[in-house]
Amino acid sequence: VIERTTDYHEAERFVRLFHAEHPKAGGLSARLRDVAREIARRGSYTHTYEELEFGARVAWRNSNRCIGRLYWQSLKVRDRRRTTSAEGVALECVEHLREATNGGKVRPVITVFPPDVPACPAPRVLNEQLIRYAGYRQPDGSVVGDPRHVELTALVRSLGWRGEGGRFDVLPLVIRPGRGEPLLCNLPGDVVLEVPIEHPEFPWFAELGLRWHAVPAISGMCLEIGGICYPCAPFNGWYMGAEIGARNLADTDRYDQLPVVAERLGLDLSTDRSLWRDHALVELNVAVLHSFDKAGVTMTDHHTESRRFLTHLRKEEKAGRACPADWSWIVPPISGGATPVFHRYYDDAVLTPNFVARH
Ligand code: HEM
Ligand SMILES: N=C(Nc1cccc(CNC[C@@H]2CCCN2)c1)c1cccs1
Repeated sequence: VIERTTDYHEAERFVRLFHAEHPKAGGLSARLRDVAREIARRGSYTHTYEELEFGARVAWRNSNRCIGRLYWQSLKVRDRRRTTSAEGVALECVEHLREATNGGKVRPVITVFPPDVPACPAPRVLNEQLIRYAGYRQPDGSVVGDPRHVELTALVRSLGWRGEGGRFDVLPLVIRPGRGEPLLCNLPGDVVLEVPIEHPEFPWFAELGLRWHAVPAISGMCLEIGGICYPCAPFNGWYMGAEIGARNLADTDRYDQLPVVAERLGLDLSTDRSLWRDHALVELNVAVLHSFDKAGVTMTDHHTESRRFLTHLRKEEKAGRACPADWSWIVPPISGGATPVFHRYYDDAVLTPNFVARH
C-alpha cells in the first residue's frame, strides 16, 4: 500500500461541490478549515455521513458508462466505515443483498467500507460481483458454468470450497483482510434470488435449464470522493435484460447459448445470412424479460432504459451540469440503432466523484 496523503485541493473541490448543491448546509469555511487541519494532522480527513451519501450519489451521476443514471438521487447509502474485519465485511455484504433484493422489488444500494489507512489496508472483496456463478474447467478443455470465473473458481477450490460442478453454482465471497488469509463466505440461499428462464411461446425453452440471479452487485470497483478512495464499496442496481440475454448468456466466451437456441428454433446455422444469431438473440431476450416479469423481479429493457437516459441527460443540462457518457457502453449490445441513445454524440469527460476500476 503506497502511503499517500490526501490532496487538500481534491478535498476542497468536493466540499465546495457539496455546499454548492446544499446551499442550506452552511459553515463552508469552518468545514474547509477542519478538513485542512485533519489532513495536516493525520494525512487524510473524514467525510461526514451527508458528504459520503452525496459523494456516492454523485459518483453514480458521473458514471460515464451507466445508462441507468436517471434515479441517481435515490441511491441508499449504508455507511459501514467502522466495519474493519473480514467477517464483518462478509456479514454486511449478506445484509446488503437482503436489503437490495427486497423480495424482487430491487432497490439501488451501496455499502461503503473503510478507506485504506497507511498502517493497515482495509479488507477487500475479491469477487467482481457479490453474486457470480462458478466455472469448472473440464479435462477436455471445455467449461461447465461461467467461463469468466474459471480462475476465481480455481482459487476458492484451492482454499477448500467444494462446488457441485453444476452450471449455476453460486460462488462464495472471498474477503481479503488487511493482513492474513482470505476468508471464504458462502452466501445464504435466502439472499440469492434467482429467476429460471422460460419463453412465453416456446415450451422447450425451459428445458435449456437456464437461470440468472436477480441482483447485479458490483464489488470490484473503488469509490473515489474528494481525494479519498474507498476500495471496497459494493453497489447494486437492477438488471437491464440485454445484459443477461445479449451478453452473459450469449457471448461465445460466456454461456454461448445462441447456437442452442437457434437449433431449437429450427434456423439455418450453416450461413450467417440467415441471421440465425440475430433471431436467437431476440428470442433469448424476450425470454429473459418475460421470466423476470413473471417472477416479479425488477428489470428494465433497453428501449425503456434508453429513453430514461435521454430524460436524465435533459434534466442534467437543465440543472446546468455536464452529463458525461461513453457511447460504446451506453448503446445497448442488441438493437443499437433501434434505440434513441445510438443517434447522438456524448461528452466523455471524466468527472469526480466517480467509480474507478480497482487494479
Ligand atoms: C438502477 C438501475 C441501473 C441500471 C439499469 C444500470 C444499467 C447499467 C448498465 C446496463 C451498465 C453497462 C454494464 C455492462 O455493459 O457490463 C452500467 C454500467 C455502470 N453502472 Fe449502472 N445501472 C443502474 C444503477 C447503477 C448504480 C446504483 C450504480 C452505482 C451507484 C451504477 C454505476 C455504474 C457504473 C460505475 C458502470 C460502469 C461499470 C464499468 O465501468 O465497468 N449503476 N449500468
Ligand atoms: N445493471 C448493472 N449492470 C452492470 C453495471 C456495471 C458493471 C457491470 C458489469 N460489467 C462487466 C461486464 C462483463 C463484461 C462486459 N460487462 C454490470 C448494475 C450493477 C450494479 C449496479 S447497476
